[in-house]
Amino acid sequence: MTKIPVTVLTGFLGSGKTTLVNHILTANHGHRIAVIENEFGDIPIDNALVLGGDEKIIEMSNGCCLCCTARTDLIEILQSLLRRRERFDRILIETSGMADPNPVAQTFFVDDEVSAAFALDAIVTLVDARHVGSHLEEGEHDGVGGQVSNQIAFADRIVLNKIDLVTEPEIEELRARLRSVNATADIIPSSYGDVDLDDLLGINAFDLNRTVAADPDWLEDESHHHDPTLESVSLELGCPLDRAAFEQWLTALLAERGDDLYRFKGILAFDRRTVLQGVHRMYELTDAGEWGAAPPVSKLVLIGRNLDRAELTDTVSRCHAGAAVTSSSTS
Ligand SMILES: Nc1nc2c(ncn2[C@@H]2O[C@H](COP(=O)(O)OP(=O)(O)OP(=O)(O)O)[C@@H](O)[C@H]2O)c(=O)[nH]1
Repeated sequence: MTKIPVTVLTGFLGSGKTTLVNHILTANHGHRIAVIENEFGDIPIDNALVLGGDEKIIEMSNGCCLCCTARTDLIEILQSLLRRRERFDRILIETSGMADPNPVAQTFFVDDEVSAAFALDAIVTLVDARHVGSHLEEGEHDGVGGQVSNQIAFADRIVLNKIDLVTEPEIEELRARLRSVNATADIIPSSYGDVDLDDLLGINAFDLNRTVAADPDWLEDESHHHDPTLESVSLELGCPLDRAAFEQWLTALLAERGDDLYRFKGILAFDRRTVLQGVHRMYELTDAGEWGAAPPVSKLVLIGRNLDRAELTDTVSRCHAGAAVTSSSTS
């Protein structure tokens, strides 16, 4: 029986993975792709942001990142997909921005049932051209720098995304920098994940021999590269928000704490349903239509360092008098 090809899509927080997945799910390429999604933070925002079609299957595995919530969860999802294998012909796993791609990739070699049915086609790493430089400078090993560097080092293909936010000379500089971390992977420049899918899917680029030659303990290595100081704070507000007050709150927060805020996103209950997306000091609000019959609820996740949950809860709740704010955090 032909093995089902699997692409592992990785990349740091906000690098553009979901944007690329949406491009893949909506492009007219003739492939039927099952997507396995995972995100960091305990309110599943991406679930609502990924565009799906009837023939696609989306599985969620929430909580921490896929690399540490375990291989058993991933194996169970893969087994359930096997029972529906006539519905798709390849699999794409989007790891969380906090994930180390290696434990995910190892799954396709260490579990007999999985390795008999699936073949790892490639590890594809997205890189945020606007922020990767400062991320790489941060901390070694367990810091953000080590995490980003690890994702780049193990890539079979690198998508240098968000090139619309940098200049040509900066792109050349970034290429050289990526080359110094990974000498062999092809680097594909992109804006909003608009890449030729033939460059990403069915490329047969993962080579176990090469990986093990570079890292002899790769198959046994259970260490994860995580920055333990990054945490996630989730807020849920049960009343409509005032947009002007919210933007004022956010602008002030980013001016003061933008370096520490690696990622924030949410679904906001303004007059209309609105999606918030942000990375460091950049954010965008996108209209997502009427609320419909469901009562309006705002959900916001912030991922960063030194986040004062009580203060965030207190200040954002002032964006609407009487809003009931609840919050929780994970690290
Ligand atoms: N300017 C610009 N923005 C982009 C590009 N690609 C994605 N974005 C924006 O960057 C933000 C993050 O994009 P996502 O696709 O959600 O990133 P992600 O890697 O899935 O993020 P995580 O959920 O943190 O893992 C969104 O606001 C996107 O619209 C790009 O090429 N250029």
